[in-house]
Amino acid sequence: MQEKSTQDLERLRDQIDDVDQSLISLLRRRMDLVAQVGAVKHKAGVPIYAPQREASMLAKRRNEAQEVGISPQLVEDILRRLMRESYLNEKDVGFKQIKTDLRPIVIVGGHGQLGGLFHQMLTLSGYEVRILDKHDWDQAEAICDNASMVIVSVPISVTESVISRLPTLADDCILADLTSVKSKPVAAMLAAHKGPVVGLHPMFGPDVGSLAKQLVVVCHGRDSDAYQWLLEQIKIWGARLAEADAHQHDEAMQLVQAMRHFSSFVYGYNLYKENADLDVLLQFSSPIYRLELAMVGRLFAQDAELYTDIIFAQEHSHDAIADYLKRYQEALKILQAGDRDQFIATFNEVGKWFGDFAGQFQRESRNMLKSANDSRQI
Ligand SMILES: NC(=O)c1ccc[n+]([C@@H]2O[C@H](COP(=O)([O-])OP(=O)(O)OC[C@H]3O[C@@H](n4cnc5c(N)ncnc54)[C@H](O)[C@@H]3O)[C@@H](O)[C@H]2O)c1
Ligand SMILES: O=C(O)C(=O)C[C@]1(C(=O)O)C=C[C@@H](O)C=C1
Repeated sequence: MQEKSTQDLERLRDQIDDVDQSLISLLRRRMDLVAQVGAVKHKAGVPIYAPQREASMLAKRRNEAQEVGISPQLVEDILRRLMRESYLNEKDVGFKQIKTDLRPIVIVGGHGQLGGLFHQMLTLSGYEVRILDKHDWDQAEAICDNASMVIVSVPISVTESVISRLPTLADDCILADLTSVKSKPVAAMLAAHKGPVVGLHPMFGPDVGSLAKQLVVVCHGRDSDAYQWLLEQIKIWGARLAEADAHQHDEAMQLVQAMRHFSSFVYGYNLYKENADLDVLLQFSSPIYRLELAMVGRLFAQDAELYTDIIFAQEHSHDAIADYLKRYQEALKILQAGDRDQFIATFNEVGKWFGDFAGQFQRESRNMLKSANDSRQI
């Protein structure tokens, strides 16, 4: 490069550095304001996640961006990322305690991943939490003594036996669980305890950082008035609640979880059997393939027992998976027959069935793919 061009470039880069530094100062200012919002919300018991405020703020900022020739999507992306940071920071000041006159809460399996997260959230909300983990059964009576709520968060395979092993709880004690399947645990809780019972399925892992926008499925067991405060508390943490009948939940989970994880498992198993060179695959991968590898690879970074239990716990999951295999074979047959027209006809039929969702999913995935590409190092 000519010397003049080098100097011009350096001068411009210095100015960009100045702008970026100003952005950092502005971000610091924004975060300080958000921390103050967090403190006000904590006092007032307002949920961390404010969807209406977000929608109106985003709409205004998008318009303002357009007026000065900046892509509205760019501004929306930046603001959404900043708001994600806000949820994390607002969490640190704690949460309003919805029920102030509560006796201690016991988390069975509280040293585990999800039990640990609920321990943290309940403690941040001012509750007294005790843990009953696998080596504490000789003190179970004392730990559960006077408890106002017992939350079971143990591996799926031992959940029912753990519930049946619990000491007799006070009639007004709430018995809840966080298990990924719901029919059997809810039935076991109803059989083991006379008082209020609720099944919860947090649809997220322990690494979410914040519960803002996360989903918790609620399966009512008995005496829902008694645990209404708990649902309110979860909403204060920012999560959304979806009510479902336990059987309906388990049926939906066959497709949402059991089959999803099983497919990822087979995908990874196949890569292993083919002895695929992951470095090479990554080198040649488009963002969508990288994302797919990330989704599959992340399964194998997690607990084998949890995912095995999720797949095995669904009584009818093998039927759903067998149906899937049948469809795979049907599609393979079309491919083996070289029947291009039939393949296209099936493709269009499925596309028509997806309807407007296809477009919606395309838009959503576009952003994910762009960020997958942004985080590429090479
Ligand atoms: N981890 C997730 O992503 C996730 C998401 C949604 C729901 N869940 C559900 O949460 C529950 C716990 O999962 P996790 O991932 O936290 O598991 P985990 O293995 O991290 O924790 C389980 C805890 O239970 C304890 N435990 C085991 N046997 C026990 C016994 N007999 N008595 C008392 N404690 C016992 C373990 O010592 C451990 O502390 C499961 O039912 C799972 O389906 C997990
Ligand atoms: O305005 C609020 O209520 C905030 O908590 C701040 C903020 C933000 O970062 O702008 C964060 C989270 C909310 O969902 C909406 C907005």
